[in-house]
Amino acid sequence: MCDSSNCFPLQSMETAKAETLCIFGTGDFGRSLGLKLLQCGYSVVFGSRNPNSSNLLPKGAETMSYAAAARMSSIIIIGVHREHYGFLPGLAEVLKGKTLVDVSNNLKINQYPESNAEYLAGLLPGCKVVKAFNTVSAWALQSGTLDASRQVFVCGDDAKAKEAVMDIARSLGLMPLDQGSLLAANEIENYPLQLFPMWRLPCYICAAFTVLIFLYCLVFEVFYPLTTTKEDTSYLIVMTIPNRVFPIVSLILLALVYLPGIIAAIIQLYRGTKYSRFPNWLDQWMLCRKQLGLVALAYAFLHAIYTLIMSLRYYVRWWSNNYLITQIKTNNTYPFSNYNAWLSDSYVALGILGFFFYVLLGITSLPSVSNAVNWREFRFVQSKLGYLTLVLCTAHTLVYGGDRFIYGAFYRWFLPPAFVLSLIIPCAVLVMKFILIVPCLDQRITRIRQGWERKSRTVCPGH
Ligand SMILES: Cc1cc2nc3c(=O)[nH]c(=O)nc-3n(C[C@H](O)[C@H](O)[C@H](O)COP(=O)(O)OP(=O)(O)OC[C@H]3O[C@@H](n4cnc5c(N)ncnc54)[C@H](O)[C@@H]3O)c2cc1C
Ligand SMILES: NC(=O)C1=CN([C@@H]2O[C@H](COP(=O)(O)OP(=O)(O)OC[C@H]3O[C@@H](n4cnc5c(N)ncnc54)[C@H](OP(=O)(O)O)[C@@H]3O)[C@@H](O)[C@H]2O)C=CC1
Ligand code: HEM
Ligand SMILES: [Fe+3]
Repeated sequence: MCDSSNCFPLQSMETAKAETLCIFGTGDFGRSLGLKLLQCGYSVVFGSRNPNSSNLLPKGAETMSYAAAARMSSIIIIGVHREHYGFLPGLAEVLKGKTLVDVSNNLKINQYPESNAEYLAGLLPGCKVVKAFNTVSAWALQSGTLDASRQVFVCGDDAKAKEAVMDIARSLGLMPLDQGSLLAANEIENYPLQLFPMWRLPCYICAAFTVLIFLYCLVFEVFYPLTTTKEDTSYLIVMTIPNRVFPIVSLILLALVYLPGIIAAIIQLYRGTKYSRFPNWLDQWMLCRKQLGLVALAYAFLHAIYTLIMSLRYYVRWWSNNYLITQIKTNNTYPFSNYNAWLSDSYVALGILGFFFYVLLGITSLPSVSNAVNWREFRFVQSKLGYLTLVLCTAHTLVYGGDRFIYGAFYRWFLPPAFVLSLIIPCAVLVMKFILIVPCLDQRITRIRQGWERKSRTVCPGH
């Protein structure tokens, strides 16, 4: 039973009571919305093909023919599928001048040449059509689990009609977002049909790098010893190789979050203006940086967990005990090396610091946090601290790898150790960023971003 606790009747109960809303269609959505409206203080009248047979309707709602119901309210919510709009033009007279709320969805993206709302406006030109509520599911309305779909995208050509519908959404405890004119209806109708649209590209990129790096490590850590010394190191597949793949992919993705910003700055410098669109691929890349960053953070978390439980592993314990016993047996001890102590503590410390800022980036991308800061603060964290995270994690890997990538002994079949792969893009991004923050270039970019434009080289004749 849904509770009416998350109703926010903006008007006092009396005036809301005075407001009668009409719902066409006594199906799932019509009934759920009707129930919610009643709980939030509206009076509801249903239009139905069979007014007497609809027994599932919420108590307190009246049911009558479509025409009679339409006369009862100035706002009519069309809880009918687009395919069944055919009867509506027959009600043109009684619907004239009224606000029709189109809540319909389609089964697939761009199913029709025009949006359902525009189709409805075409059927009834004398009415004011507003698109709304299509992103809210009947079940969520009934069960009160509105968290996921609290946002209601609204659009329409008549501002007053749109505002009235947004008020209804607010009093239902929903969050109306004005998307502009009825032209936006198509996008609003496509929205519920997409599955994590912004996460697809980042997940594909992450999956591709994960497979590539995994195969690389498999060749380097398992196939190479197996074919050269017949040694079976397949047990490394379970922990050691994942603890190479996760950090390496995380570092590469982190660099790919900041690379588009560099490319964008170079394009703006080259064009001498910010008033020209970035290429589409760069726009797409810039738009999914948040998701790319969060996927990278997830991998960094896995790396931190794998690393923290390293000492529990049989293989690690066997190795350290065996190393000790060998020293005793051969009666030679390896003197404490200050250099190694410095090296290993530094790279772990850099990893921990890098991870700290990484998590901070993740926290600021939570809507509740990002809504609490202004855009300068947000950009400071995301851009400045973001680069600090990249510097720390790159340094962590560089210090961990040390000078191993210089010596051939660490190469196998001419392949460098896997950590070298993770350093290519981050180092390139940091070097380019370092060049771009050189004062003469940085000032130029800042001026371009503030609207300065380099006069075009070709001057039109007569100017
Ligand atoms: C864990 C994690 C979470 C993240 N969460 C988010 C998130 O919630 N939201 C998000 O957006 N990103 C997020 N990111 C991605 C990244 O932190 C941000 O996109 C960050 O702003 C990128 O900074 P930048 O310096 O590369 O580029 P930006 O500061 O975005 O600038 C990119 C380019 O755009 C142009 N530009 C910038 N500002 C202007 C301007 N005012 N006028 C004209 N041109 C301009 C310039 O050419 C600039 O180089 C996240 C990353 C990680 C790792
Ligand atoms: N279900 C959901 O979660 C959501 C649905 N929507 C949209 O709401 C609208 C209604 O969806 P839903 O309630 O699930 O659909 P239902 O099929 O459950 O109900 C549709 C209603 O339309 C009326 N209707 C009028 N003419 C016809 C006709 N020729 N054939 C069939 N029904 C007709 C019927 O009411 P009667 O018999 O009383 O005339 C019927 O109950 C759709 O446009 C849908 O896209 C939007 C968001 C979520
Ligand atoms: C809690 C934080 C962290 C700790 C304690 C930590 C610790 C370690 C350790 C011990 C290793 C060596 C692993 C091995 O010998 O197999 C390592 C490797 C590595 N770490 Fe971290 N790290 C942390 C965070 C990070 C972060 C945030 C990144 C960047 C995304 C990162 C990237 C790497 C990379 C690329 C390697 C090399 C992997 C390889 O080639 O074996 N680490 N880290
Ligand atoms: Fe000119």
